Amino acid sequence: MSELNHPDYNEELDHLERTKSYMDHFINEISNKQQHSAGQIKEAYEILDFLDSSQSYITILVNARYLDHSTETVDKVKRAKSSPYFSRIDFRDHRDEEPKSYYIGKLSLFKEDNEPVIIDWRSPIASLYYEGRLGEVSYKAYEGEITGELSLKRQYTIENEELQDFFDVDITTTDELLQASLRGSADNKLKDIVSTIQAEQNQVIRADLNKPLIVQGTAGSGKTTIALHRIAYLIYTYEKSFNPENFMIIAPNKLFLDYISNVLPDLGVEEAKQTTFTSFCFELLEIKEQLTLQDYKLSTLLENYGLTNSEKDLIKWRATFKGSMTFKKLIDNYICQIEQDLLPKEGIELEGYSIMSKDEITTAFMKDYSYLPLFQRIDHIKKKLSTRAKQQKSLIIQSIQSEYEQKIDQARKSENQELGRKNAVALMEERDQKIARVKQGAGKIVSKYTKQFSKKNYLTHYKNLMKTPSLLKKFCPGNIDEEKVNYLSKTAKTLFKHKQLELEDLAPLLYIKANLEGFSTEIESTNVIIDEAQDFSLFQLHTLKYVLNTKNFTLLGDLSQGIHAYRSIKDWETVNNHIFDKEATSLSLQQSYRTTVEIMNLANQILEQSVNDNVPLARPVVRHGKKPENNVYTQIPDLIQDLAETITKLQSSNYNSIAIIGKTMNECETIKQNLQQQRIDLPVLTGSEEDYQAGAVIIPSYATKGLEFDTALIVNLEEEYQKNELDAKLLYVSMTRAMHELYIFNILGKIEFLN
Ligand SMILES: Nc1ncnc2c1ncn2[C@@H]1O[C@H](COP(=O)(O)OP(=O)(O)OP(=O)(O)O)[C@@H](O)[C@H]1O
Repeated sequence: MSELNHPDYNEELDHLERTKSYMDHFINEISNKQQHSAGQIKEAYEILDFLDSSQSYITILVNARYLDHSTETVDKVKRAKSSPYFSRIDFRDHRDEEPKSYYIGKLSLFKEDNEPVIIDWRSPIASLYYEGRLGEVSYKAYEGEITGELSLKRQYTIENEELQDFFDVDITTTDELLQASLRGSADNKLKDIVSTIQAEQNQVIRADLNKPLIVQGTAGSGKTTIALHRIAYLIYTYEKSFNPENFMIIAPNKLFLDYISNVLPDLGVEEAKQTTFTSFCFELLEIKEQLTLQDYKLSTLLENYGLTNSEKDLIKWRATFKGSMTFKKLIDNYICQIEQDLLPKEGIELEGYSIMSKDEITTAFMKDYSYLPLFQRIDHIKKKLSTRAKQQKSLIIQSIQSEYEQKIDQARKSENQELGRKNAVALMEERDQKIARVKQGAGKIVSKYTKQFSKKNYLTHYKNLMKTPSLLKKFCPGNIDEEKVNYLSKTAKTLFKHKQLELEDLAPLLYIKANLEGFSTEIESTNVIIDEAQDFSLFQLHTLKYVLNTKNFTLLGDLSQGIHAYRSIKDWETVNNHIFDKEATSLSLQQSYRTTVEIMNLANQILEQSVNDNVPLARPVVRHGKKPENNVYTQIPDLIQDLAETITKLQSSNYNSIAIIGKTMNECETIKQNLQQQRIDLPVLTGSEEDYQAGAVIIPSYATKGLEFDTALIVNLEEEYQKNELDAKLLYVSMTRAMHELYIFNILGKIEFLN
């Protein structure tokens, strides 16, 4: 119910005016202080004495810092003024007599006496707005659990500094703000949802930072959105421990990164590193020029390249195996062998004197420096040996001198004086030569000795392993089929011959490099957020954790959308057990916000027919819309004509984004050509584009993952969706991209699920 005639209406109008005028006052105050600071800087420059200017420098530094910081604050307050808050809660802390009103917005603003004007949505008490029901409630504050009574939850729509409307939320009312927000149209970018975060989402945002977090969320449940809000929350809550740069968002592709790009500055987290697994690996492996990534396994499996089912099974097996913890163990065994081969066969000696014994070097290698990659251990041992050789040199020389002194003395005391003299001279020469050899040798002996340590680089080692069936067999834990080993090795040889890698090679390569060489790039990320995590393999996740040396992971994914399930994880429990030693918090998001009840019901029917993931189906937020249209044809030209008409109609409607989804890239090309004959020319997206402008596009089903469009048109001309798990998931993903309308245009019998 709209509340413009609410008894509090005038009071709310007044409150908004008071808030805005306080914001103006705050901005003015800061501007005055800034002028003062600027004056102080100017003055300090004028009296700057270049010989003794420490005081002036301090003045300049302190004031410059203040100017920087305060400009940022003023900008934030100015930006917030057009809509200073979006909700209010009235809460009586049990320790107080009276309830207090808290207005919640995108920033905190306090009066000089610490009285809150606006409370940041990330502050502990704001949790009550997202999770609390009217009545007895509690929230976690910095000082512990606070209990009390929540007597009001009110939502506001404030635009351009004007109060448009407000609603009170109680147990029975629907969330008006949420409904209004979901009715909106999808432009090409994700938006922030701070005013409508739901209770289950709030729990994900505020989940304990010190434990890894795994979130299973159905399509459209807000995983991507919530992941970004979680970063904003963590930066706010742990501002002393983290900067935005310490966060890394790993997304499925570049198009997706563009899709989330708008919301990052709104949430103040644009400095977080945004990358894909492939880009991150290429950055650390430094192999851009030498090798290219070949990743068309899914399309190979989908498109009809004349492969038999058993050939397709082998391709799937290869991907599964290379992403498995068994393969990780195989690599571990191989690294152990490299380590053993590097162990010294003997100690290092100079002129018969020991510089370092074999045991001592082995201990340094296997124990003292065991925390370092193998080649870095060698470098440390080399340094240690050089220092030792330098120290020993003078001791050895001294000991040679005293040894020969005695010998020479004895020679001189010989009865045969002539012979004695000759012997003494010979001994002196021998001594001098020995000393010269020690002096010379001490410089060279270390590099000569360390030459025995072969430092073949990580790529050479990996290629060697993959190309040699006997090595694969030797290091594989448990039994592995001879035929499969040969197949693995044969495919690797073909790839390497063409200077190519496949996606599944990246984790082992990164892992081997981390163990042998380490990285030249400094890794700042201590918190990792992986979206679409269901597409990762255990080995990929393990490698990320190993390389980044942190357990601060937030994984968000949906097993029902696991279109790469042949190569990736099958359930979250295994991830928790293998990667996080069972320490992870597991949360689930079931409510879906993107699409209408009608579209979600149809999408759920597809899953029910073929997917058995034990994942609960999505529950759409109650928002009704047009029933999905299933248009079936027997002739392609008839289909294309109707499709063209629908696209034209949608383009002239209010919808910003329209996706024409083909199952595969080949199908997309066919759709494009057919539409061109109808004088509709649309771009085909692959997922690797750096940006997507709103409008109509043709896109293959697997590249739509994570994205959303106002309307989705699923088109089947030649390809089929058969009743198998992969096709069901592809169809499910495609259907759930639509926010408002879904159309299916298919040739009779091409979509078995709809027969
Ligand atoms: N609490 C909310 N209030 C308003 N809109 C929401 C809320 N939660 C999610 N949405 C909207 O729902 C849509 C889906 O969100 P998002 O893309 O983050 O979901 P997802 O779980 O990552 O989806 P998928 O797995 O299907 O890609 C977005 O338009 C987002 O703005």
